[in-house]
Amino acid sequence: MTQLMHYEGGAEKNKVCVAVRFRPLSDKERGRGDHEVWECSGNAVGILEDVGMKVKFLYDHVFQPLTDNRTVYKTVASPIVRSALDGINGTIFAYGVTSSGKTHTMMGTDDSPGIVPHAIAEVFRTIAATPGKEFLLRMSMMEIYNEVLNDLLDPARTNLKLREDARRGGGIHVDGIHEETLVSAEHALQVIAMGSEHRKTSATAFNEGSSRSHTIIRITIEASDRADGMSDPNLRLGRTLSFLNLIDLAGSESAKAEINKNQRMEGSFINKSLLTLGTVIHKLSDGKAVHIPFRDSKLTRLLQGSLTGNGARIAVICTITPASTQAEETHNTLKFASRAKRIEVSVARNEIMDQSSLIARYQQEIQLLKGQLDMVMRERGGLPLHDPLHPEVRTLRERLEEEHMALLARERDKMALEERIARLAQCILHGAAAATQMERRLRSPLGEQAATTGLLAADQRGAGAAAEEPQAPLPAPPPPPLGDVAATVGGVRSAGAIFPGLQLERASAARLLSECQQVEADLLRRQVAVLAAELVERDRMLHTIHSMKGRGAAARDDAGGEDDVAMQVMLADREFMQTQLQAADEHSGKLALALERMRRRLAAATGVDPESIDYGLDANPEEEGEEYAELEAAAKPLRHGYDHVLAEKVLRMEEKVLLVLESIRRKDEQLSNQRHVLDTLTGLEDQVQVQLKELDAENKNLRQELERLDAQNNNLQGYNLDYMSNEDLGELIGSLTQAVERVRITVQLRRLAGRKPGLPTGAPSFNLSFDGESRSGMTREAMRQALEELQGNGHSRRTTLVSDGSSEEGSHSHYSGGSVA
Ligand SMILES: Nc1ncnc2c1ncn2[C@@H]1O[C@H](COP(=O)(O)OP(=O)(O)OP(=O)(O)O)[C@@H](O)[C@H]1O
Repeated sequence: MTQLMHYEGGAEKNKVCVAVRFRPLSDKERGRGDHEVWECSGNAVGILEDVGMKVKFLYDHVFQPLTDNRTVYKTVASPIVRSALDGINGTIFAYGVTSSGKTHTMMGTDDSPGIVPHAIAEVFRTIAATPGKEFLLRMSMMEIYNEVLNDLLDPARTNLKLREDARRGGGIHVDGIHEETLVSAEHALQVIAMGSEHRKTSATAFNEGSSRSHTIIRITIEASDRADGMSDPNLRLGRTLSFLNLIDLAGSESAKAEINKNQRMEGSFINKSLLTLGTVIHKLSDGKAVHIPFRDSKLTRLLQGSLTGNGARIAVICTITPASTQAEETHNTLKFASRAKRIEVSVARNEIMDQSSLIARYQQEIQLLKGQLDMVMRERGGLPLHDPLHPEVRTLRERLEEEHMALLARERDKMALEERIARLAQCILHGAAAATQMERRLRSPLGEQAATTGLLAADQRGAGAAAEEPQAPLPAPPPPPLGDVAATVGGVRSAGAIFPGLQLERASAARLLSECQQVEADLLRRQVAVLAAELVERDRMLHTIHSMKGRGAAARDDAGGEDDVAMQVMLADREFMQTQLQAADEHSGKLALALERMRRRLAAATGVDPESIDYGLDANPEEEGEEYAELEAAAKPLRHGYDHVLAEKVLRMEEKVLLVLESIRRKDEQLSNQRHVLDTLTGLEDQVQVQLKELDAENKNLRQELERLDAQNNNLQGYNLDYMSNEDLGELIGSLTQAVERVRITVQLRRLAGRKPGLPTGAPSFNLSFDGESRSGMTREAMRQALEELQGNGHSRRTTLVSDGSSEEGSHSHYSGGSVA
């Protein structure tokens, strides 16, 4: 086998560094009555008298229970880590019974990191502080459990074999183990945390989370002086390769302490490694042994390179519990530590003289690739690719520029197309918005007015035409102002001018114009349809108003309010329709312009005088007869058809507006008639009031007359008619008859006055005057009969006429006495 690697440097002998670390007595130990049996004094450890083992051990370092991990690292581990970075193999392991603090020492906690985290931090710190060197770090993590070696970074890799490899510094390497190339301290800690998850642990009699395996973290360090700017791969550089082994051993207690059979077996295997380690260390410490049984256990085999051969620096930290019950185990540990302390190992830098290191291989590969690259460049024109003068670069750059220009041109085309699409889309959206606004404009005023004036409600209440046409309540969105509608119409009108013909090809312009006009025509058709529907609606409303007018004077006031609203609606509609008409006029003008433009184009295309092209607009259908009908039929599908349709619709609208105005005028007339009747009635009422006043005055006179008559009646009391002369009697009867007649009239007038408000009520006054027979024109006999008649109704006193002056109608006169002779 060709020896590719050589080691140089002084092979100075160095003893194993042995430290003893006591941990504090745990609460559990105190609880079961344990007490401390060991005492420390400087670097010496002795047992207290009461246990009966008066021994004393001396070590390199003895750490008291309260010593922290950082101090332990600085004192014991740091020198070995620094040596490893300098190319000297290093091994640090913790040895001790279970629960004595091995894992605490090696790994530590978050608050108190152990040797492993401190070592990693120092490695990366040192690398950062050594700019003149290049480092390559790789890490592997394994466990030896029941004498089986498993990869902790890749649990699938189990029962790995150990092989001797002289090219490697330690000579022994684990076949097939995964090595993680480290890039940072954090990365290294993450890798360790991952590996720790795969460790074998189980409860022992002393420690619930006891490690049942030996855990080995191996960091392979390759270091090289920087080769920047150096092209000669054979130039000798300072290169080193070293291993740093950080080992957390399983508990070293004897098998009898195990809690079950399986664990006894475990213990025996674990102890096999430990026992072999003890034997190896014992033989090494002896210095005379010919055969060292490294091969007897996996652990010793793995550490063989570190313990012998080309040398290593070794530190053993023996962790110890001071508990009295563990005194025997502690004693064993201390004895082991003492033996280890006697071992001397050679210490040398593993300098690599050949190209076997990874760094060298990488550097060589880089140089090779650079050379290939340069060769390729030379073949292509002798200039390196990054040279701007390189012809290929120049050609490529020119092509790139050409493509860039083409791309820009395509971009411009694309933008033009997008603009065109956007305009079309705008046109369509604008049209849709216009249609929506129109519809809203036409719907909402009706709905709102109906809600405001109660017109719909009145229709539903009333009989007749309105009831025959039920009105569904319309949704009432806020009505847009008329200005909005006008703006919409304006927008629709301007849609025809959005494609200037100069910018586009003729054919394309004509097509676009046609598309645009088509869109515009559709919109106008929709508008016209909506307007027609609106007019129908207005008609129906007017009809409703008419029917309401006939409902009589009682509803006159309410109807007057509705009429006002309807009038306002109609005026607003008229204004709106006039706007529409104006818009249609403007559009007609635009169409005429378009027609003229077409005529000129046609003339230009056919080479004739434009004036000679006659559209026959003034043609008389009657004169042209069948030809006109044919032309009309042929032209119909060609034209968009919305202009004349619109004109017709507008004319019809105008007619309807006139009709509405006429109906308003008629309604005004009817209203003035009604006002005239009302005025007449008001005059009649005044006359009645005057008459009533007159009657009142007459009433007053009558009352006075009655009083006078009463007095006369009183005078007549006691008179004997038989002794009166005929002449006097006749005169008396005449007077009485006249008085009765007047009373009758008065009573009738009073009845009449009772029906008329404002007339005084109460007893009528009789104002009878006795004008005698000559005034009444009655004969004596007629007077007698009249008197008898008056004396009727059971009042039959003959000669004496008595009036009690009662105010009650019909009972104010009573006649007593004998009959009239
Ligand atoms: N120096 C110390 N200071 C404080 N606590 C310690 C110290 N050493 C160990 N301990 C505590 O003692 C307990 C056992 O320690 P640890 O697990 O490190 O023991 P071990 O030797 O690794 O045991 P095993 O080998 O069985 O896993 C832990 O709770 C640990 O925190």
